[in-house]
Amino acid sequence: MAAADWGGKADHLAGERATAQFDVDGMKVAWAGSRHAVEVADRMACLVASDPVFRKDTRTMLSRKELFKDTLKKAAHAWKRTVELHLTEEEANLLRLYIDQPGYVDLHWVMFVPAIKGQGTEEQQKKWLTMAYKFQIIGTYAQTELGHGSNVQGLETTATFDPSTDEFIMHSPTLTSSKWWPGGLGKTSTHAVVYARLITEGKDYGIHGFIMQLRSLDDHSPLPGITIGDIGGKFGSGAYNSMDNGVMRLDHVRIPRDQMLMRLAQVTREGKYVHSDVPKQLLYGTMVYVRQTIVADASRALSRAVCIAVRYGAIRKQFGSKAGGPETQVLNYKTQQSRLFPFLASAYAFRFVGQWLKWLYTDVTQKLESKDFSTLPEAHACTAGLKSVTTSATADAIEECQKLCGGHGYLNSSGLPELFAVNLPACTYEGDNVVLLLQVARFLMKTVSQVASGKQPVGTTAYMGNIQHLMQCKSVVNTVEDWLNPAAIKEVFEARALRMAVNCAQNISKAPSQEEGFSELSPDLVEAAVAHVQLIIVTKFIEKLQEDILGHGVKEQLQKLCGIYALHLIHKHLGDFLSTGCVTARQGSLANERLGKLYAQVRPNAVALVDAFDYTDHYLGSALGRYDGDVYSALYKEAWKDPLNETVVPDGYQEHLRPLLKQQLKLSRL
Ligand SMILES: CCCCCCCCCCCCCCCCCCC/C=C/C(=O)SCCNC(=O)CCNC(=O)[C@H](O)C(C)(C)COP(=O)(O)OP(=O)(O)OC[C@H]1O[C@@H](n2cnc3c(N)ncnc32)[C@H](O)[C@@H]1OP(=O)(O)O
Ligand SMILES: Cc1cc2nc3c(=O)[nH]c(=O)nc-3n(C[C@H](O)[C@H](O)[C@H](O)COP(=O)(O)OP(=O)(O)OC[C@H]3O[C@@H](n4cnc5c(N)ncnc54)[C@H](O)[C@@H]3O)c2cc1C
Repeated sequence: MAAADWGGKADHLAGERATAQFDVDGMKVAWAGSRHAVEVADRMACLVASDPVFRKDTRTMLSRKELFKDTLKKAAHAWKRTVELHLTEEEANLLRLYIDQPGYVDLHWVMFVPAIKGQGTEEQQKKWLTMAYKFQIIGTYAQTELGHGSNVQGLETTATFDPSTDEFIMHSPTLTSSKWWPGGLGKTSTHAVVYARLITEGKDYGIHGFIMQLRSLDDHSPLPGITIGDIGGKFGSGAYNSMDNGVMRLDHVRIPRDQMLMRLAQVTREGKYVHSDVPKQLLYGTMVYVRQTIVADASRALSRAVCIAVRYGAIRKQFGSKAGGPETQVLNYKTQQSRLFPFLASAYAFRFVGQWLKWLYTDVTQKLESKDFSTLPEAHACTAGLKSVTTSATADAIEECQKLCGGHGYLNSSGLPELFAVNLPACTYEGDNVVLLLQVARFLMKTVSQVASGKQPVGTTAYMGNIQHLMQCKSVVNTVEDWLNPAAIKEVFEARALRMAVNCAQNISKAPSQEEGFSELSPDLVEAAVAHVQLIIVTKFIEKLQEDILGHGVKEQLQKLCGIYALHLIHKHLGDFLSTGCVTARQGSLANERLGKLYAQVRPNAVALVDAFDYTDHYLGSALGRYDGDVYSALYKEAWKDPLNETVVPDGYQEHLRPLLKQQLKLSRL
């Protein structure tokens, strides 16, 4: 794919590609999940790259208004192409991904539609989804308010049932109850699933979802009683500013009773509140779904940053050998490798755990349909934990990739500033990462207490059942090579995670109350949750390697990357491993030695390993990450696109610069 995009020009990275010790096409299949996935992704990426409407090279230079209009244009054109080409859902999804511009369609497809699917009755789904699927209405997910985001139970918007008219009265009683943040709400959405406190017969039944029409389908003006607008500019140029995150206040707006999403609970014609036999946590089901998709987004964002930094690192040269030999490619510096290759390994690790999480989510959904709710807590813990760990690591890594690219990484034309700005909020939206890790910790504390009372844990906590061994085992690693053994790696990660969780549980039990103990121990609980989530990622990577992986040398490269992922975590969190007694200081330094050897083995494959992500130059959007490595010409060309370069003498010269210079000249002559 990328080779086609490159169009036969000189390949400055050809030497790098020639040193690869594996079949890049085979790796593309391992990355994408199947040959079919590679083929569909290629087709959609080409479709986007070859369509002038989807150009994005001057996006960071547009004003907010221009950017927003450009987003509307792209979204409408994407829909037109979707219909004209009869794209499948899989193809349409990829089309949106490669367009690579946040917009209202994200909320419509990823939150509005799933919220109705998950919380609406069959009748409601039939009515609303029929319109949503045809884009006759545009929806968003209006949960967060000015005063509350993390604490969903603290939302203040009210939905009071009026039996005299069979309607709900939707109202924002305070300034802090204004809806604040929903994407697409500001200027685009015609409808929303609005979360509000349900009040009937004088009683507050807590948060429920309601479908509301917000704007006229004739002229797009807000309906009576609704004040609505955009919340203002956000971090970075271009980036998330293409999205109209909105504010909304409701002044006693009436909606029919049947617009309450009634799968989980109903209000009868008389105003009686009736709860279904499904757990009330299903109200949070849309968030579980989206958190799962965000893990895949994180691996994609991280792999883009790594692709840019690796290719550029192979082109960029600084300093020569003392003997006056050729200058060194910065990628050959060991410090560069030890900073960058863990990100390369993490990109693959997150990709594979994301594929597994998608499977887990599908499995849980099927169980829910047959009224088996037993796996819901684990699904919540896994999606919350993996969303948190992968997005935090990704945001940090993109920032570091900017530094790895030196000064040029700081230019918009490197693609990194926008990538960072678009992915940074993933640490906050769909649940602040710390808040979510505390949810994981809560699940772990419950599991520890169940294990203590003799219950055998299952799924991702099954290892906790091996408590006798894991609480006292010592790693058998004795040589650098021993760290190549997946069983030895898994054992220390399991022991670390379990011991950290058990320590927390023991310390909580010493507190006056469970609640006080949990609050006091929360920093430790967050670390225990991270240890558990990292164990899941390492385990899923190891399990991936047990699958049939085709292609010359592909499995061997993945084994090295898996080793790097696990060992860099041991190096980074050595304090945890030492303090819980899982490894000794000597074993820690053997792990680091092994890591250095793995970096050296990956080095000749680095460019091919990022080629396997199969990104077009259009999608990558980076002068530094171009497939052909022609970095300097690209940087030079990009600079001239800047509006400042439209004139040789800048605007403002006559008013501000000329008088200043003249004045100073006059003074100096006095
Ligand atoms: C054909 C055409 C196709 C076209 C295709 C186009 C495709 C377009 C592609 C787009 C790609 C782009 C994708 C990017 C999209 C990203 C957009 C993001 C926009 C952002 C949206 C948002 O941010 S929405 C708002 C999100 N808000 C939050 O996440 C809030 C976080 N807070 C909470 O979740 C909760 O309040 C809480 C969990 C922190 C606490 O809740 P609460 O106080 O009620 O709970 P407790 O702690 O007391 O727990 C009670 C009990 O419930 C359990 N629990 C909690 N949450 C869940 C859950 N989610 N699921 C299951 N169980 C849960 C908890 O563990 C407790 O259990 P116990 O057993 O009692 O312990
Ligand atoms: C780009 C973007 C898009 C968004 N899109 C939408 C959308 O479409 N629809 C929607 O409804 N919402 C949306 N949101 C809102 C988002 O879901 C919330 O911002 C998010 O859930 C975090 O909540 P908060 O802002 O209230 O943070 P807060 O909870 O106020 O967090 C502030 C700080 O307090 C800490 N904190 C909070 N609670 C605890 C605790 N219990 N223990 C320890 N520390 C705690 C946090 O870690 C954080 O450091 C969006 C947000 C962003 C940034």
